[in-house]
Parts: sequence; structure tokens; C-alpha cells
Amino acid sequence: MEIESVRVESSVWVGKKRFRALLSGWYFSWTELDKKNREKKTISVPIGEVVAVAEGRVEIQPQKKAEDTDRDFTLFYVKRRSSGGRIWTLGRTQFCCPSRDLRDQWVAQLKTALKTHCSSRPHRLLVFINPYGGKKRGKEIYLSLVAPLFELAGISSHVVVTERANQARDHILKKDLTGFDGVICVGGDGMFSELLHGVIGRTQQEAGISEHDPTVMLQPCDLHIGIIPAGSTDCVCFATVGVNDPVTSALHIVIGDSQPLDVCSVHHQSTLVRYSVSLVGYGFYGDVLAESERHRWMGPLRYDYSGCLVYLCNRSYRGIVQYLPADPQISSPRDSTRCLSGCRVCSESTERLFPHSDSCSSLYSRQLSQYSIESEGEWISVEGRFRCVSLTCISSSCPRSPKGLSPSAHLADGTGDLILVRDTNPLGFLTYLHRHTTTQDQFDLPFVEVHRVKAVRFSLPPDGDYDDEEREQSISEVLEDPEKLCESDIEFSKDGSQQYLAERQKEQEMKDERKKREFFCGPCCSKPPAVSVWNCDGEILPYTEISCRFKYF
Ligand SMILES: CCCCCCCCCCCCC/C=C/[C@@H](O)[C@H](COP(=O)(O)O)NC(=O)CCCCCCCCCCCCCCC
Ligand SMILES: Nc1ncnc2c1ncn2[C@@H]1O[C@H](COP(=O)(O)OP(=O)(O)O)[C@@H](O)[C@H]1O
Ligand SMILES: [Ca+2]
Repeated sequence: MEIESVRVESSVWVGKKRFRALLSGWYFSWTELDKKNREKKTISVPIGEVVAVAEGRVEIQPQKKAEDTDRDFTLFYVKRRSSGGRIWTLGRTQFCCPSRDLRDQWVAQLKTALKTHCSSRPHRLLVFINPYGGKKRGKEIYLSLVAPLFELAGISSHVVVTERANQARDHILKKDLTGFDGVICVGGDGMFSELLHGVIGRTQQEAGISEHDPTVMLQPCDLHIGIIPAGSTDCVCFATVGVNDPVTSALHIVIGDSQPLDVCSVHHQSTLVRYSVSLVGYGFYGDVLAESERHRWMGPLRYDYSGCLVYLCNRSYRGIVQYLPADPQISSPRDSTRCLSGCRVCSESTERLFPHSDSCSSLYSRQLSQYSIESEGEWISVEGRFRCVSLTCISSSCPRSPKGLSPSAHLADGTGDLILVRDTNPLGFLTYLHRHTTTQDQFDLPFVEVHRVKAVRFSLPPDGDYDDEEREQSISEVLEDPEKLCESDIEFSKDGSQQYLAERQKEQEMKDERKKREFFCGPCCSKPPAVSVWNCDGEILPYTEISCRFKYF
């Protein structure tokens, strides 16, 4: 056995076959040898993908030692299964060395290599499990698939099974987090959002920064967030990892992978309402969410069921959308790029926005200042009647739509995509929805437009019969009882003047005209509402008029 600083070599046996094992720089490989010492196939594992090395013949589940000798050691590593290598499993190979001494040296050298090359791996994690997310299998998924991998990799974890909504967020905001390298959510996008709010909020609290001030520069966050998918849509996991698979996600966490992510901050006037990473949607997606809350017992299917109901209600809503376009020279939502870890557009954006930053550091936020947003171009205004207005920081791909709401959106370029679907006939809208599930371009339709943007504002047309206070109040009622969205027409009178009455009559005539064109109106919407609600990563927002900014994290 030769031992240099980065090169270790010896012959080993795997089963009955003889191999030459080599640890060289960043790789551990073993090459099969035939009887005449001729090389056959080689298996090579980057040290960065080694999960653990243990003496003896070790099994992971149940963690027991099979019959072994003092010449054996076992290597656990990331093995790519399928889907273009996106699904990962735990690979395990048991090696038998010529002597106990050599075995000890191999184990020691591999452990040293792990320590040297893998300094970004977590040692201690705080895990939050939502036992009611998705199919209610969060606990089981964690205990049977994830915890054994963490244990094997020497990661200690403190587990909190939540008993109420926002418990995880409050825990992160208030409790002592010393010693934790990251927080893990076992749940869906809603649960991820809780952790995100906790992590961003905590960091700003400690830095004495007000998140409500839209012009403030946010403090970078040190704590990483890991996601084990156990929810209904799980699009943050799907769009970043490429698959919704708890073992794959656990392995990404174990080897210390990290991916910066854009975040959209949603303000109402000068109050921060929420942050979003996937969907901020008004109209169809808002209505689907409001409807789906009544059918939570159905689990993930509630979205499909509610989607059908809302589709049949055939609604559209008036609105004014203002947006600040991103630089079209850099990327476009109509190009055919697909953003993955290491994406060129994202790394160039980091460099352009923050020339002296370290793009590989952990989850950190760096908000573009108000000044730079305002000085970077003209706001464009679009007014009309929309089936839906959707904003997404990332592609928002999920198993329901593997290419997502905006297939070429970037994970971390400081921009989002604004999708405007104008009012159209039911068949047109169905075509739009259906194209999310096929290879056909969902933006190549005359009533759809998509823009890559830095910021967006949404307001209701001033000539409507809206009263701010009453409108927000009516949304609060919808939040308490989503059925209200279907029952009541959210409209309010302002005064009794002649002009008002004339406008009211005109509006009524337009409505009657629209009604004649309506193809179907289910029992849930005999009186279509004038205002929808915003769906922000699966939460209904309490305001209609909002402004959104995309931030690079
Ligand atoms: C005809 C087939 C149409 C398929 C249309 C698929 C569109 C899929 C777009 C997916 C965007 C996902 C954005 C993610 C949002 C999540 O953050 C958020 C929270 O997730 P969580 O519950 O895991 O916490 N999820 C959601 O808000 C759910 C939105 C899901 C919308 C699905 C709508 C299905 C529509 C089916 C319409 C069928 C019409 C058929 C008429 C006969
Ligand atoms: N123990 C709990 N009881 C009730 N709600 C919870 C609990 N833990 C988390 N939540 C909330 O449930 C919502 C949905 O959770 P999520 O994990 O995203 O599941 P799903 O994908 O099925 O919507 C989140 O907004 C989260 O705040
Ligand atoms: Ca983006």
C-alpha cells in the first residue's frame, strides 16, 4: 500500500472478485482485475458523495453487522438510480482487505478524506415534521427513510413533530438555535414557507432590521433549510432537486449540497405580508386554494378536485398589473434553458448583482435596494380582465406539472416570471392548463403573456365599486370561511350620487352581457365574485392590492 498525501492504493476483494482500490485526490475508485491482472470495469465515487465508511460488513437497515472478519470495511455512498440521475439511493459496497492493518488504514484514510473535502456537511440538525401534511406520512417517512441515513452519516438531529400551524416558524424565531447547522422541514411547500419565514425573520431580528420596510437591505441568513418532501405539491423540492423523493433529499442534505433560491417579498402598503418561493397567484390559483381548504381531508387530491370545480365556475377578474421588466439581454422566460444547480445565468447574475460575494455560501439574502430597482427601468402597466395572474421565482415544477408554471425560470437570478392569462373562452383556458402537463408551450397562446420581472404591483381598477376597508374585511371573512368566496359577490357601494348610479348600471349591464356568454356556472358560483384572493405558496393572503419584489438569496 502506498500512502502519499492524496493517493492510497491496494488490492481488495468485493465478494469473490478482486479489485484495485485507489483513493486519489477527490475520488475513491475500485477497478476489477482478472486473473492476469488486466483491468476490467471501474467504479468511481467522488469523496463528496461518500456518506460514511465503517469497519466490518455493515447493513443500514436494520443497522447490524453481518458476519465479518477484521479485514472488512463498508463504504456507503450516493448512487444514481434513474430519471437522468436525479433519483438517488444509498449505494453500499463491502470490501475485504488483505490484512487488518490495511483495513484500518483504508478506514482512517477515507475518514480523513471526508473531513478534509467535506467541511460544508451538517453535523447537527433541527427537524420539524408536519404530521398532517400531504398524505399524513411525514413522521413515517422521516423515521423509516431519513433518520437512518442521518444516523449513518453521523448527523445528530433534534426532532419536533408540530402540534399546530406556525409552531416551526415560532420555534426558529424564538428558541436558542446554537449548535444547529440547519433546519429541516418534513412536509410540503407550506411547511417550507414556515421555516423560511422563521429563518429570514430571526436573522433580521438579530440584526435589528425591519422587514416591513421595502427599501431595507436584508441581512444574509446563515442557517440552511433542507426539505424532505411529505406534502401535497412539494414544488420547492421538485424544482430544486428535480424529483420528490425523501431518500434523494436526505442524501443531498447529508453531503451538504446547497442551492441559493430567489425569494419574493409581498408587501401591502408598507407592511410585509409574506415571502414566497413558488407561486403568488390571483384568480384561478387563488380560487383553487380557497376551495381546496374545505376539502383538506382529501389530501393532495383536494387541489385536483377543487381545480375542476373552479374551472367549471369559469371566472375572470379585473385588475391592473404593473411590472418592472428584468434585463431581456440576460435571459427570457421564452428561451429553452432549464435551470439546474450550477446554472450559468444564475452564477452570472450573482456576479453581476454582487461582484464581491461568495456565491457558494449558505442561504443568504441580499435585497436589491429600492434605489437600484427604481433606477433600473420603467414600470409597465397592463389593465384587463384576467383568468389568472401568476408570479413565480422558480419554475414551480411539481409532479402535477413536471415542467412547471414557467419552465425556464431561474432558481437564483434575482428575477421572477409574471404570467398574465387574459379572459378567454373555457376551451382556451383548458388548453392553457393542459399544456402544463405536455411538451407544448403554454405561453404560445394569444391570451397569454409572460414577462421576466424584478418587481410587480397589483391593484383593482379605480372605476369598480370597491371600498378598501370593506374589501379587506370581506377577504378576512373568506379566510375564516372559504365558502364565502363562492356565495358572496364581493362588491360594496360608495355613495348614492347620480354618477355612481349610472356607473353601477353600466357595470351591471356589462355583467349581464358577460353572464350570457358564460358556458357553465356551477352551484358554487351563481353570483361570480368581483374580487379573487391571492394564493401565496398555498396560503391565502389577507390583501388584494399587493406589491412584490424578487430577491436573490
Ligand atoms: C387539465 C390538467 C391541468 C393541469 C394543470 C396543472 C397546473 C399546475 C401548476 C402547478 C403550480 C404549482 C405551484 C405551487 C404551489 C404550492 O406552493 C402550493 C402549496 O403547496 P403545498 O400544498 O404542498 O403546501 N400549492 C398550490 O397552491 C396548489 C396549486 C395546484 C393547482 C392545481 C390545479 C389543478 C387544476 C386541474 C384543473 C382541471 C380542469 C379540468 C376541467 C375538466
Ligand atoms: N401540526 C400542525 N397542525 C396543523 N397545521 C400545521 C401543523 N404543522 C404545520 N401546519 C401547517 O399546515 C400547512 C400545510 O402544511 P404542508 O406541510 O405544506 O402540507 P400540504 O402540502 O399538504 O399543504 C402549513 O401552512 C403549516 O403551517
Ligand atoms: Ca428566479
